[in-house]
Amino acid sequence: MLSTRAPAKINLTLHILGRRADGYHDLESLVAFSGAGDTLTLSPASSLSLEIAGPTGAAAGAGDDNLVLKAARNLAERIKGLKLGAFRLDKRLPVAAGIGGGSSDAAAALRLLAHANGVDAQDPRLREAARDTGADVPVCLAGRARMMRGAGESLGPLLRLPLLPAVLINPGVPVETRPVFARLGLQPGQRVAGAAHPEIGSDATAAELLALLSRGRNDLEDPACLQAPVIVDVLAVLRAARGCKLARMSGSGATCFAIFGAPQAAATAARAIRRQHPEWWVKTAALR
Ligand SMILES: C[C@](O)(CO)[C@H](O)COP(=O)(O)OP(=O)(O)OC[C@H]1O[C@@H](n2ccc(N)nc2=O)[C@H](O)[C@@H]1O
Ligand SMILES: Nc1ncnc2c1ncn2[C@@H]1O[C@H](COP(=O)(O)OP(=O)(O)OP(=O)(O)O)[C@@H](O)[C@H]1O
Repeated sequence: MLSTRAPAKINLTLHILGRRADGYHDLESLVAFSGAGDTLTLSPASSLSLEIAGPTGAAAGAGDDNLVLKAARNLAERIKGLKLGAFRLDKRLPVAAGIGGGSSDAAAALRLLAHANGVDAQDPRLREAARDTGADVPVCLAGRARMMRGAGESLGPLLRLPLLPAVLINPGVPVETRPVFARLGLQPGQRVAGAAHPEIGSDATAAELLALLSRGRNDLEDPACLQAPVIVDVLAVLRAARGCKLARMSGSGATCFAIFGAPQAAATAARAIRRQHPEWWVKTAALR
């Protein structure tokens, strides 16, 4: 049996540059990952199957449209004779939450299938299967911090970021991605005027990275807040937390993150927020 983690994806920034002729949005995003996530295993079996367990398993569903199965089918279409198998997903991340849970599961499935079949991690067919599974799947394949551009298919070099102590909050309201993009109201071919994304290097200290991040933004925050107004409350609670240096929404929401100066400050804030909002999913995380 092979096993891998499917970590949460956090968009530290997300700038929308315009809308492409194919309807997808052209974006620029600094993506990082958290230690916490789902776990996916693959056991040898004659056919493809998926069993789901874990606290958010029911919300994800083990049907044919689960991204684990979609990714496996997309790779099998490209690699003749690919040995498939029985997947088991321990689902812990909130679903439809802006932290790429399904995308990270799909990328994990591709990694496991590649490993089981002796396919090189750099094989372009892996990247193509990832791209066809979803916009966030390519960046989740390596699961390491980097810039993501285009509709998600164009990836910058891996970045060595300083560890960012953080608190993640999801208020339990699923937010579908497509209508959040649609609320931007951009027509195919339309470009957006705006400040360029700040340049991110590998050698930044945490303070330098924070300064860069504070010059960035998430352009999906406003449309997501219109779709799920509780996001406004989540951001206010994070910004009011003692020691919070920066709070922002990830992806298309509703999960928001706050960055703190030290893990202890993040843990203290998380405890206080849990007391105040026991109904929210509140996690400490180390982003990198
Ligand atoms: C918001 C992000 O999570 C940021 O990382 C991603 O851009 C979205 O990634 P994702 O959920 O994997 O997206 P997909 O499942 O491929 O697309 C869902 C829907 O989002 C919209 N979409 C997605 C990505 C993109 N660059 N432009 C878009 O307009 C499209 O309407 C698409 O039908
Ligand atoms: N393995 C999976 N885990 C979670 N959701 C899945 C999975 N497979 C399919 N889905 C479906 O995918 C949709 C998006 O779920 P996901 O949790 O990936 O959203 P997200 O965190 O907003 O993603 P992103 O940040 O990439 O936009 C949901 O409607 C869900 O039902």
